[in-house]
This record gives sequence, C-alpha cells and structure tokens, in this order.
Amino acid sequence: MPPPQRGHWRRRGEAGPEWLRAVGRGGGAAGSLAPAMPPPSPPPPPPPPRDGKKTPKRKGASGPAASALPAADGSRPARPGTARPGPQARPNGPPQPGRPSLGGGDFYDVAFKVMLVGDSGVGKTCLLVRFKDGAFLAGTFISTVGIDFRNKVLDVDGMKVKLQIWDTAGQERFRSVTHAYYRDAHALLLLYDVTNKASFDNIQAWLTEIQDYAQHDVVLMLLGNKVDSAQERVVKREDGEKLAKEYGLPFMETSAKTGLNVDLAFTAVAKELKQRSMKVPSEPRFRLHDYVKREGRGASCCRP
Ligand SMILES: Nc1nc2c(ncn2[C@@H]2O[C@H](COP(=O)(O)OP(=O)(O)OP(=O)(O)O)[C@@H](O)[C@H]2O)c(=O)[nH]1
Ligand SMILES: [Mg+2]
Repeated sequence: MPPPQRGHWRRRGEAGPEWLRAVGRGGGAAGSLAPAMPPPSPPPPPPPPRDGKKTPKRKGASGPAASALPAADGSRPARPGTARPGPQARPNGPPQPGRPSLGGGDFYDVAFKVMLVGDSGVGKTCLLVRFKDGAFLAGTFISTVGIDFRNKVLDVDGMKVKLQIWDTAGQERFRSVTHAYYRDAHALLLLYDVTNKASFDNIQAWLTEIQDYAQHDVVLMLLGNKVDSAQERVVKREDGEKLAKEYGLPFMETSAKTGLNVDLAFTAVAKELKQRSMKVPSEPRFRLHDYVKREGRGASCCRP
C-alpha cells in the first residue's frame, strides 16, 4: 500500500466530519493494512464476466484491457440487458429527475453510488448478494478481482432511490484500482469480520485510505460482519461500538449468512443520501446514527 497522502480537504484546513477529524488526530499511528494481506502483484486482472459474479483468484493471469472495468463515473461498456440509462446525483449535489430504463430496467427518481470496502474475506460480496438477491454465497471463498457493481432500487419514503453498489476487492494488489472509485462514491460501507481480529485492527488504516481518496463528506458506516459465527467470534460487539464511537461512525453488526441488518444498512444510507440531496426544510432531519441504533437488531435474534 502506498504511503497515505493527505486529503485535499485537510490541506484547506477544513474540519470535516467527526470521523475524519478522528483519523486526523490518530493518522500518524495508522499504518498500512495488515501484512497478512497478499503482496502487491502486477496490473490487476479484469472484472468478472457478469454482474455480481465473482471471478476465481488467478495468479499471474493477464486479462482484458482495463477499459473493460466500469468507469469511475459508474459507466461501463454497454451490454444487452444491463444498460440503465439515467442520471446519477453528483456527489452531494441536488438530485436529478430519474428516467425509466429503455432496456426495461427499474424506474427511479434519484441514484447514488455506494462502495463496499474492507479486508479480503470480510464478506463484502456476500453482503451485496444478500441485499440484492436475498441469498447467501456459501462454500468456497472466491475472492473478488478488481471491482464490480450491482444496482438495486429502493422505495425510500415514497421515492425510488437507485443504489449502484460497487463491490471492491479487499486484496492489497487491487488497491490502485479501487482508489479511482472512491471520489465518486456517495456512501461507503466499511466492513470488518468479527471472527478475524486483523480485519478489525485494519479499520483505522482503511479510514486513512478513505480520508485520502473519498469525498470529505461521504456517508460512512462501520459494519461488523459474520455475527452468525458466534463460536468463532473474536471481536466483541462492544469493541466495534467503541471504535465507531471514537470515529463518530454509525455502526451495526451484520450477517450476510442470516441477513441480519443487511437491508437495514443499505436502507439507512439510502435514507441519509436522499435526505441530504432533497434538502426539504420542512422535513425533519434524518439522523443516521439514531436510525441504525433504533432499528438495528442483535446477533442473537436471527440464528439460522
Ligand atoms: N458465517 C458467515 N460467513 C460469511 C459471511 N459473509 C461472508 N462469509 C464467508 O466469508 C468468505 C468471504 O466472503 P466474501 O463475501 O467473498 O468476502 P469479500 O470481502 O468479498 O472478499 P474479497 O472479495 O477478497 O475482498 C466466504 O467464504 C463467505 O461464505 C457471514 O455473514 N457469515
Ligand atoms: Mg468480494
């Protein structure tokens, strides 16, 4: 991982949100991500062949040109049945009227980009598949290569909100690919695995990376995944809560396996983004922290 560079917003002396100030205070201590992560390797292979499908880990394989990757503005080469013409809200800009998809896709009023980040193996792809398809990808772990995205339209208080969700590769060797996508993300879900201490210890380094590459006012939520694995748990809920509090982040524990709090995590960011973009003074302000605290369920509720 390259040495962290300072975020442009910090050079301008802006305070930024609470978690950024916290990273700033502790930034010197934030090192690179865990040495346990795979070493960097030559240019990243291509994205998976189909939306949402993971590509098996390949060593030294060369793939199609990088242009096959979805562009950082969210566009990607058109393929039958996948085109979703319609506007994307600019980062933090006003929503633009949605358009129906000519390809028979979903209608929506406003669209946002959400990015999943965190160490390899924490369950980013499984979380996305659970949210999108309501299924769990059990079995052999197939690490994501590069980046991919899937869309889902939510009904948020009567408005159709399209989330374009980018599933990033957690492996260190793809870091340079994912860096390019941060700046267009409206929201980030930062995951660790409650059964993997290193993934928790790496959260501060991820925050430093987010600080360096994402918009300074990106919506950010911390998720402790795999809470269904009670026997293997090594990161206590209180530790997650403490870390989240330290950085001023909304926090929930999730399980892609049981579905615990998965829809809630995405719905919460959709509500926050919608509210921010609408800026309707008459509407009571949506409070993301309070919402996830109130609506989040404990791990014990949903064992399979
Ligand atoms: N028990 C349990 N296992 C999970 C859960 N989420 C993911 N897994 C398992 O964890 C492994 C890794 O999941 P992925 O979703 O592929 O991890 P990832 O974060 O996308 O990893 P990279 O693509 O390498 O960044 C897989 O074997 C999954 O079956 C969960 O909530 N509970
Ligand atoms: Mg993955």
